[in-house]
Amino acid sequence: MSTTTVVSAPGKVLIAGGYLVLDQKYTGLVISASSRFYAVIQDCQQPGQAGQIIVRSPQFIGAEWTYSVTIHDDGTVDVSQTSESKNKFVYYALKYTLILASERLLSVGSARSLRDSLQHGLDIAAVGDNDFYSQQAKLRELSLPSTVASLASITPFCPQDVRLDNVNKTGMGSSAALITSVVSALLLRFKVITREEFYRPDSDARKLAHNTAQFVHCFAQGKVGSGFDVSAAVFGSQLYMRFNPVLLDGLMKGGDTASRMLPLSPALSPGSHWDYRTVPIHLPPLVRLLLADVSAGSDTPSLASKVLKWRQETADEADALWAAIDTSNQTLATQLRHLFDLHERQSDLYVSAVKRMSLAPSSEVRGSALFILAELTTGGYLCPSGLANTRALMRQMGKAAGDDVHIEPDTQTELLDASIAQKGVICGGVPGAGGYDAIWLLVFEPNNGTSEPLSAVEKLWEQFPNVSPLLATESKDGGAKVEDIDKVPGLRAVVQMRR
Ligand SMILES: Nc1ncnc2c1ncn2[C@@H]1O[C@H](COP(=O)(O)OP(=O)(O)O)[C@@H](O)[C@H]1O
Ligand SMILES: C[C@@](O)(CCOP(=O)(O)OP(=O)(O)O)CC(=O)O
Repeated sequence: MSTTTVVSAPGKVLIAGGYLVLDQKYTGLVISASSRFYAVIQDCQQPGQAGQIIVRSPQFIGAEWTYSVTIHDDGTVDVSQTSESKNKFVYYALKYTLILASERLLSVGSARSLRDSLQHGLDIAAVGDNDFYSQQAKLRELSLPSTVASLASITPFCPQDVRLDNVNKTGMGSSAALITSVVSALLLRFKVITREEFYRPDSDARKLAHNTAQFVHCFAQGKVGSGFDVSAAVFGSQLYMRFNPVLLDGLMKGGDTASRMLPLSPALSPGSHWDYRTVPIHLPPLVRLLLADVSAGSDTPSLASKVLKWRQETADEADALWAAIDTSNQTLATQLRHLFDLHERQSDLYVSAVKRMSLAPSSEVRGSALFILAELTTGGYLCPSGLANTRALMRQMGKAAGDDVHIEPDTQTELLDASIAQKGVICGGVPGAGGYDAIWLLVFEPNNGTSEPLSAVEKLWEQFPNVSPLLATESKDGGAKVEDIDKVPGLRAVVQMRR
């Protein structure tokens, strides 16, 4: 029986540093979510499939794409899409990982191994945890209340009765997690990297997967973004400083024609030209990340180009505002670290303080309890009021950038203020670029999933139409990882599903 290669990669929430993270001077604070994307690679079951790759997303209607791979004697590789239906993200992930693999394997004298890996053809299933797509319609269909418990009870990798193009995404970064899982699984399958190397967070193998996924993601999107989503999918929660976008110029410029494309290996191999920085970070113990899917039904237009235009036109004003936002963002990161350290040093004290705080009315949380906790740490206290400050500054930036730049729209302000006023809620905001699609909160969770703050927030959100929690918490397992298909509930079943 042939082996199955499975790699998962987490979704993300940028809780601080939206827009600023596009500039190498600033960092973004990104939390990886427990919700993951899975790439499952097996040999094709039918005979006569040599050189064929089929990619399927069984959660969706009509989501199947086929490719034909030709490996020439000189090691060059052609990948052509043979299905009528196209998926750029999948196509470029396959194509550029195959080209890179061929270059790498050729250079170490094992050119045959790529052909060998494709001798039966490959079947790749790409599936995302339910959180990547809004489950509000599903919950209504099952007459279930909008709670974390309901979400935990529905079928994993729940089939969606729509085509992929029409699905309601939740903003967790499906394309970055998809590309990261597919690229990493292929590199492992083709033996360009080993499981042991990939396991290590700082290995060249993991960095190669990261660099390749960054390039593929940029190429598929047709632009070089900050890359925080791919970095979080590969390395887990972190403070992220972007790479210099110039380093991808050569590869981006060539367009999708093999003859104009530079060799990939020198550009994508780890080295000092990849000047991104990642500093791992974790939410403190007993602090839960809680996300809302705000399915307002409107597409959030891209705000980034407007914000960047404003920044260019009003350099001094913008610089001052960005510096203030950054100070506030760094303070949040420092506070999280202090609380983490406090737990390490004085865990009994920490646990009892969190218990008290999770029951305290929020004004008290803001006014005293957190203060006491933070007094015990060295860096003073700023978490909730600091975040309120960040929110105000981000709103100010939106207003300055234009009447239609709704980074924290009024409806979201109302939802956030009401949420943060609940017992035990520490702070919150609109993730990433802002807009109408989601909010994040940090709440105390003294008893692992059964805490009062969570149910209070769930009750509150019931009063807001189209607002429901997501299941995700922070990823306990860091970034991308190799999985056993039978240890992930529902994974084998969804992979075997044909629709
Ligand atoms: N399950 C899936 N299977 C295959 N491709 C997917 C899947 N989910 C998402 N994608 C790809 O990712 C694209 C969505 O990317 P994007 O609009 O950047 O959203 P996001 O913010 O979730 O990353 C889709 O158009 C599709 O090409
Ligand atoms: C503006 C940004 O800094 C943040 C965008 O964050 P989102 O979380 O909204 O990202 P998408 O998944 O691409 O929609 C752009 C960037 O960093 O690339």
